[in-house]
Amino acid sequence: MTLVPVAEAQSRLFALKPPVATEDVPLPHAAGRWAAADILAARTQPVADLSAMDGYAIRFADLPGPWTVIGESAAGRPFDGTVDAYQATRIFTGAAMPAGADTVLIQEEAGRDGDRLTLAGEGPGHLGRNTRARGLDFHTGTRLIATGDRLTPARIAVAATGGLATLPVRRRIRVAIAATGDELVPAGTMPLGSQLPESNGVMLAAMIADLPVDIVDLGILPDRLDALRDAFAAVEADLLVTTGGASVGDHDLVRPALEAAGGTIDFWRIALRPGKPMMAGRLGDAAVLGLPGNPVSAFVTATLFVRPLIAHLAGARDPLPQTGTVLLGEDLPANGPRTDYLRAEIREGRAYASTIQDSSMLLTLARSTCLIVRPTDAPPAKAGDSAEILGIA
Ligand SMILES: Nc1nc2c(c(=O)[nH]1)N[C@H]1C(S)=C(S)[C@@H](COP(=O)(O)OP(=O)(O)OC[C@H]3O[C@@H](n4cnc5c(N)ncnc54)[C@H](O)[C@@H]3O)O[C@H]1N2
Ligand code: MOO
Repeated sequence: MTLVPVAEAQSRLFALKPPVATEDVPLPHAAGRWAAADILAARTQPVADLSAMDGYAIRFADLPGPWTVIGESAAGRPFDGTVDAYQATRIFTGAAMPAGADTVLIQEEAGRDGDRLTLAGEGPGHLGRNTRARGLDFHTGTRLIATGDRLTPARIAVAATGGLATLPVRRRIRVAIAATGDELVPAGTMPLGSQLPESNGVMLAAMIADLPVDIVDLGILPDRLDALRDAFAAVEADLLVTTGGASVGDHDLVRPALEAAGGTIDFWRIALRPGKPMMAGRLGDAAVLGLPGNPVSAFVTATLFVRPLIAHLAGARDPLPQTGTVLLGEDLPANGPRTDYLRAEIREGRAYASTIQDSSMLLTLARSTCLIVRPTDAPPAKAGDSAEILGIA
C-alpha cells in the first residue's frame, strides 16, 4: 500500500477545485478574507505635509527665534495664510503645515507670552523635524495589498486610509460537516452504555470559525451505506468534510457511500501519523475530505488539509499553515516512513512531546500548544536540536 506524502497530498488537494467566485464587500465584511485582486491606493497619504507633534510651525532658518504667532493649524482645519520670516503658527499633531513653514518646535521646548514665542529648550535639530512629508506612507496608485494576501486588521485599515470603500474577495466558503458513527450522540447529550459524545464536528467547526465559512452541520450520520449515500447526495457545499468511517473496517463506509452518491476519490491514505486513512475527492461541485474518526487524527488532518483547502478556495496565496522552529527539550527516537506530528508543550522555550501519542487521547491534545513535526525517516534527535513545529494554541 503506497501512502501519499503530506506535501504531495496538499498540492493534489488544491488541484481538486479552484478558488470560488469573487465579490466586492464593504471593508468591515472583508476582515479575515483574502484579496482577490491587487488593491491600489486611491489617494496619497498624508495628502499634505503634516505636523507630527503639538507645538509651533516655524521656518528652520529663523532659529533660534523669537517669533510672532499669527494663527493656528489644527487637524482638519488648516491655516490658510503664509508663515513669513520670524512668524509661527500654533499647530497640532496631524494638522497641515502652513505655507512657508517647514519645521515644528514642540511645545515642551517653547515659551509663549501672548503672541510672542521664544525657544525654551534645544529646539528642532534639523529642517523638517517633527513633520511628515506628503506621501510619506503611500501615493495614489501604490499597491497596498497584493492578490492573495489575507485581509488582516492592518490591511483593512490601510485600505480605508487609501480611500477604498469595498474590497474584492472570494465569496464565503460553504462547508458541510458530517460526523459518522452509530456510537455517537450529540455533544451535550449524556451517552448511555457504549455510546460516546460526538466531538469531531464541534472541534472542526471551532477550528474553522476564524475562516470565511458558512457551516452546514449535517450532524451525526449512521454507519449505513444507504443513509450515508443519501446524505452525501443531498449536500450543497463547496467542501464536504466527514469524520470517521475512513479506515478498512466492516463499518467504514464513507468511501463506498461517496462513490454510490456519484463522487470520486482522488487519493486515500497519507504518509502521516496520526491521520493516515484520510481520503480526498470530489462530489459534484464540492471537494470532499474524509477525515479519520480518531479525534487527534481528525485534528491533525484538519490542520494540514481542511484549513488549507478552505484558504485555497478563499483565494489565499499561502494556504498552508505557518511552521516555526523550536529547540527540543528531550531526545526523540528515529522516525519511520510517515511524517509524525507529536503533541507537545513548550516550556521555557523548549518543546516536550507527550509520552503517549495515542490518536484517541484528546486530553493530551487539549494540553498541547504545538505539534512537533518529525520528517519521514528522520534520525534520532537530541535535546537541544532544533525541530519544526506547528502552533496549535
Ligand atoms: N486494520 C486496520 N485498522 C485500522 C487502521 C488500519 O490501517 N488498519 N487504521 C487505524 C487508524 S490509523 C485510524 S486513524 C482509525 C480511523 O478509522 P476511521 O476513520 O474508520 O474511524 P472510526 O473507526 O469511525 O473511529 C475511530 C475512533 O474515533 C471515534 N470517533 C469517530 N468519530 C468521532 C466523533 N465524531 N467524535 C468523537 N469520536 C469519534 C470512534 O468512536 C472510534 O473510537 O482506524 C484505525 N484502524
Ligand atoms: O493515523 Mo491513525 O490516524 O494513527 O490513529
